[in-house]
Amino acid sequence: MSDKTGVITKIQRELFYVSVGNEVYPSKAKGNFRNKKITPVVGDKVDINVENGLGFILKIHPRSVLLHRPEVSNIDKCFVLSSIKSPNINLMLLDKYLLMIEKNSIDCVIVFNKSDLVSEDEKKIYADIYRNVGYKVIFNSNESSITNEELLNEFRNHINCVIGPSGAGKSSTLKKLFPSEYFISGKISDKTQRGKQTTRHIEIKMVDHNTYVLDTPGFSSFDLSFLNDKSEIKNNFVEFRKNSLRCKFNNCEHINEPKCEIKRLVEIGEISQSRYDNYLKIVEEYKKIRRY
Ligand SMILES: Nc1nc2c(ncn2[C@@H]2O[C@H](COP(=O)(O)OP(=O)(O)OP(=O)(O)O)[C@@H](O)[C@H]2O)c(=O)[nH]1
Ligand SMILES: [Zn+2]
Repeated sequence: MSDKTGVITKIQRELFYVSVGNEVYPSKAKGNFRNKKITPVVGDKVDINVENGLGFILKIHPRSVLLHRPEVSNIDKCFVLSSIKSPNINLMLLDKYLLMIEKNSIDCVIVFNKSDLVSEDEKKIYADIYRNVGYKVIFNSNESSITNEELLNEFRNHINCVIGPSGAGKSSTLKKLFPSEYFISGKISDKTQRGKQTTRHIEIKMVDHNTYVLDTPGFSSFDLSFLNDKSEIKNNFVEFRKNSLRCKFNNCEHINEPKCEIKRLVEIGEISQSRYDNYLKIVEEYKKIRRY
């Protein structure tokens, strides 16, 4: 029997896989977490007590970040990966992802994948929207045989999470950037390893001791329950936050107020119409969930 500290790298079939150095301990959550309504998530740093190869989680260390969808903690960089075609880009979903990422103050890179399917003109339309806000935008294609070094370098020395809609190419991109031999895989110390695993699950993979990557199942919509207050919406649209000091009212919502700098910038094309329209829709959606 011994106590160890490690990181939850995978959750599957009610077992939490805790990596301690190069060892992985399948672990169970003690009842006290359930009573406190705290559920351990992938990314959590935990203390475990190991008995005959099976761990019991005793304590979850304080989290620096807790994402809502996917539910993961302590990551420090997020790649939002979306295709422009096949499936068609969903800017509303992209803006919601960015809102969630900004709220958590995580580094962010936007990846437009399947760049082989779109023209240069079309690429520019989407790149401009987000580069003007200040986001880093990288195009990628897995059809090309060349490794995307620019993208690869963005992953180094971070705990990374790749999110994006279903079918955008998250798994294909990671497989190409990090062929399996580059992953140092922990040895599973579960002597009763159950058969082939087919369930979809969230898993952090180690590329090297400073670089981790988390590939998550895609989803095509998500709710706004991660927000605590309506003002978090305007404060986490980066270009609104930056310019709102020039609005006439210091609590301007940028909707109906006169002399609103944000509306002026939309009119003259300095803030993208689609970002502004999505802001309005997100505010409406948030008001609806708060009414119930
Ligand atoms: N043309 C083209 N097709 C791609 C590219 N990347 C991935 N695909 C294809 O897109 C499809 C979806 O790719 P996945 O990697 O499974 O997508 P995913 O985002 O992981 O999807 P989920 O697991 O549903 O979240 C597959 O058929 C890939 O072969 C690309 O750069 N160009
Ligand atoms: Zn305003």
